[in-house]
Amino acid sequence: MTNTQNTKNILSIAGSDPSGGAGIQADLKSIAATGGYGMAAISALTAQNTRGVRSVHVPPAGFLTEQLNAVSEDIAIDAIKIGMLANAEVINELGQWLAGIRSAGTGAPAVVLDPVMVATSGDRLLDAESDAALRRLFCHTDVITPNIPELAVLARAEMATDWETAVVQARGLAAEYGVMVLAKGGHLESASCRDGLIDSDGVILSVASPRQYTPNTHGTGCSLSAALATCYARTGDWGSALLNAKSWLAGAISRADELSVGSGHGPINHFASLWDGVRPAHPGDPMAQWWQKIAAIRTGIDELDFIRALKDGSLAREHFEDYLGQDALYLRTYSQVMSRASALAPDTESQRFWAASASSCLEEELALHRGRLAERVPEPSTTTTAYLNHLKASANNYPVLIAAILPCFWIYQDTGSRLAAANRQDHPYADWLTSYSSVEFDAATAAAIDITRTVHQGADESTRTAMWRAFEASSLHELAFFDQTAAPATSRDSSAGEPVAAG
Ligand SMILES: Nc1ncnc2c1ncn2[C@@H]1O[C@H](COP(=O)(O)OP(=O)(O)OP(=O)(O)O)[C@@H](O)[C@H]1O
Ligand SMILES: Cc1ncc(COP(=O)(O)O)c(N)n1
Repeated sequence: MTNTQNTKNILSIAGSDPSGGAGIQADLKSIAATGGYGMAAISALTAQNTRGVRSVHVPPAGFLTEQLNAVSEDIAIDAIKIGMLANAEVINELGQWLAGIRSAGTGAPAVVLDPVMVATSGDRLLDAESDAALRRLFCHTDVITPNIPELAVLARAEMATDWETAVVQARGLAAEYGVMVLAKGGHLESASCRDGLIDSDGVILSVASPRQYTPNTHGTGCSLSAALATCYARTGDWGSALLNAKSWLAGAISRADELSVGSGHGPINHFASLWDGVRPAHPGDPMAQWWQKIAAIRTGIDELDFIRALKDGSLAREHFEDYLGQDALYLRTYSQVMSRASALAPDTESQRFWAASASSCLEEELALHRGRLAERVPEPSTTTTAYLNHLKASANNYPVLIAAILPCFWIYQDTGSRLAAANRQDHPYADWLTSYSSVEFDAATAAAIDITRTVHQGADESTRTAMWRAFEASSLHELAFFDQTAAPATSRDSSAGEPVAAG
């Protein structure tokens, strides 16, 4: 059966975690969060919570096949994610079903296998005698996603303590079984968490995100593999799928502590970015109200030809460079007004935040622009000048100044998260899209909102009104700024962007 629609149907074959953080529950959330329609066939039931697994019940293996047949005889499956399998009988039953469905050739679903052996809590989820059966399943899969301990078991080696060793083990495994291996660095002791897609020739693509220091990482492996299957079904490219899945996962882990689920290893925040758009952080939160009041401006930005063309990669290179030139000019003054905010800030924390933001704005952003623009910085347009004049006019009043500064953070972060979701390995502006969707930028935006909220709370009514006006005016300037570059669709210049996070 073939799916002729644009929406993709993703089947999770995994165990149930009633606390909702791992297993099919995590898979369904991850599939939905990354844009797929989720289905689930349950291989085992666990009684577990964030503190550990109490017991496991495995229904008769034949009943898994009944579930799988019921789904596949009615619904076109675009990709499959496999998680906990409990024992060899279940694995063998699944192997037979997979062999049948994969023999269909064209239109056969892609398969991502997360070889779940031991839970974060240390409890076994696959019995010790099932090793050989699990290995026999590899020939029915496209990608396997072992963590560092699982990789060592499968590679029959000592546990890797560095990334290079993990790559060697993954490469050996890929050669032995003719599959791609997604090696995951979550269990290494490095400051960043690197994951790499590896085949028998070596690393196809690797991507890193900053390590989050949180106990709430229950189900990260389940979530990543389900997101990878979904993103592959949507893009048809494993490299793009990894970039998109990892970018989404990094955001979900960075926002895990906003949930309050259990006292052990809590879940990640699968829908954090969706919830930002649909509900205020606190009912009556003035920042959420401001955000709501500029909804039409935000929609206007999303619908601009420039944004659409930037998103799908059809933006002409000269128009992209026009935009970068104006942006470089803008950022130079934007950095100055943030330094001014630092000078006016009433407390050390805010002073530090604005100074650090001014500095990284100058260093990182201008370096990116100058590298691409090769020092060709143009004259400011009237649109850019108008925006900068508005910022400078606010520079004597701290509350009004930070309200004027905020939209550049917030709108860029929000727009950037959607642009990043459309990113793919061969996107001509891939590195640009990636740079505006980082965990660090998300955190800086959240901090800028928090500072502005606190100042707003302590302000009198007329200052609050002036703050809102400054925020709204900057939001309109943002719209005009994005709209100033003409953006008719052209042929794609795929040499324009460097690959993201390769190697
Ligand atoms: N503390 C962290 N901060 C950021 N990313 C992390 C962190 N821990 C894990 N990751 C990421 O989460 C994904 C899962 O990695 P990990 O190596 O932990 O797999 P796992 O052990 O199978 O996961 P699980 O915790 O579900 O068992 C990878 O993309 C990894 O880079
Ligand atoms: C049903 C089920 N599947 C997978 C895991 C692994 O997830 P984690 O390693 O995060 O505990 C789990 N705990 N439960």
